Amino acid sequence: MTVRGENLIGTEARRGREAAFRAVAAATGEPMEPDFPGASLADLDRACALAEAAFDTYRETDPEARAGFLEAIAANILEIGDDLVTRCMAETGLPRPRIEGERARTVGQLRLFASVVRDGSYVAARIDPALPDRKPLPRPDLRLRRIAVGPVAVFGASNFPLAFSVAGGDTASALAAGCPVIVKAHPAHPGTSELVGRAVQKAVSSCGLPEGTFSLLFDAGQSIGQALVADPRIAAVGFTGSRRGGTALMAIAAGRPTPIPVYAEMSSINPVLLFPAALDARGAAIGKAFAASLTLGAGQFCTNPGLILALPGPGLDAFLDAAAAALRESPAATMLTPGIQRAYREGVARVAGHNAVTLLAEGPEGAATQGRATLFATDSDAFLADPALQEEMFGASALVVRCPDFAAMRAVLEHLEGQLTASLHLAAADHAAARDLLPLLERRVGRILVDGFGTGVEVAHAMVHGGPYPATSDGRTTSVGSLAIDRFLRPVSYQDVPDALLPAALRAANPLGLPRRIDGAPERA
Ligand SMILES: NC(=O)C1=CN([C@@H]2O[C@H](COP(=O)(O)OP(=O)(O)OC[C@H]3O[C@@H](n4cnc5c(N)ncnc54)[C@H](O)[C@@H]3O)[C@@H](O)[C@H]2O)C=CC1
Ligand SMILES: O=C(O)CCC(=O)C(=O)O
Repeated sequence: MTVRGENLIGTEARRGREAAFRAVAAATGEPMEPDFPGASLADLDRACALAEAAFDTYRETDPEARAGFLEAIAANILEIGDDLVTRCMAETGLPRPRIEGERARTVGQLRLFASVVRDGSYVAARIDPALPDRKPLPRPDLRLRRIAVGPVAVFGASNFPLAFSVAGGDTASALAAGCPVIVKAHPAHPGTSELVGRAVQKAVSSCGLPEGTFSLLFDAGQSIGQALVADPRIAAVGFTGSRRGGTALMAIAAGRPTPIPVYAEMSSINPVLLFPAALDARGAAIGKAFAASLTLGAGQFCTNPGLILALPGPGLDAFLDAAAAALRESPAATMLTPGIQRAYREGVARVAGHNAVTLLAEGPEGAATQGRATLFATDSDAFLADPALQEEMFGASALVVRCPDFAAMRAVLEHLEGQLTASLHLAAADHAAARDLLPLLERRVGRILVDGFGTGVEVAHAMVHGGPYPATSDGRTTSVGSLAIDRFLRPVSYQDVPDALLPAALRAANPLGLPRRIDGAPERA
């Protein structure tokens, strides 16, 4: 399938008229064909008008039609075949197995949301029948369902060009909820974005859905993204990227005459707590596993283990020796964009120049487009004294903080900003110390995991890929897993509305066969 450099607006594919940009081949830094002229404000207006026009029809599609649409997108993505994989590899520098795995995750995610739509629990239909004889006052008939919030703007991530991009988790969950989606393509992988966008556009047509169900816009700068968030027809925003980008969009959304929610997943350093008995039993093995997680995808994961907390001792020494040895042999890896490579290099230089930080290990020097692994160490007093030491270094770099005792480890955790994950490495003798820290960890992070690392998020019903600010803009939700649909729904209650006027979800005969609660208890079939 050919990449043409076209915006996809409803059923149309047309080249923009604003400043053009090109993808940059991650490995060589060379510009790639074709150019992508940016969308104009008129293009944006058209996409928003179509989305608004599609909304009422699309949100009332029956569950089977909407689930079939999500499955059609998945099938169309697979049908692109190797053209998608090779374009994506060239644009991102990520290796084939990673891209193929991510494609499988993307397709799996779309199918998961198809099953969520078919299941219908997400509608949260509940009925409290009228009690006309209740004393002293009768109770009205009350029925509740959740409806889609409206057209959603999605900003895909540079580091997950498929699973967190055009047809990634934000898009899949918004479409599943019944929201039309307008994607502002990430400029780091425009060709990948266009190919996947065409797969969605084709599914919209083949499923007979309103054309405004999906649009995809390109922009060389930031004005289209900003205008999209400001547009009164947009009801919510999904974003994965930098803290600066996410907070800029939050400010626009909050400053609108009608503010809207922004679900932004931003920065996280993902503390890893190494407990003494676990270190004594298997310090070297944990060190090796840590190095593998740190260097995955050139360290360009928001779940990357960037902060290690441990008490000094022979177990920690064994961990550090094994981690340092593995990192010294870990080849430098191509980073996603020249900007991300530069930011990583600068972040590493900043930490390396800190007078309370020592360099424990670094990987071999690489090419100008690559990042090398680094491991630094400091102590808890120095970490607590300088908030800059908890800034995300987006790449394969981590900081070990030596804590003299558990009180110091607690102080470091109390000082931390919100995080996506915390990992605990434990043996049975560590359980008491871990139990003491769990309530604090629950307040700081979205996911607590034991004897593992946070990279490689499972797409599942019980997954939380979220966390308190600045890990995300709203710690009440997740951007991965079936619960992600909640971000794009809101409840509406119907009081004494005649059956003939009720939405199908709430009619007496339950024509959609939805799971419902009657007076708080599950409805009997
Ligand atoms: N924690 C995480 O999940 C991730 C963090 N990052 C961090 O972000 C840095 C840059 O990476 P990018 O992926 O390019 O993230 P970014 O935040 O710069 O860009 C993400 C998307 O938002 C748009 N955008 C950014 N700022 C904007 C603004 N002020 N107004 C309108 N639109 C705006 C961009 O055009 C792009 O489409 C990395 O070096 C890394 O530090 C990047 C990816 C994931
Ligand atoms: O670790 C993963 O699988 C997902 C990571 C992620 O969400 C991100 O890096 O943006």
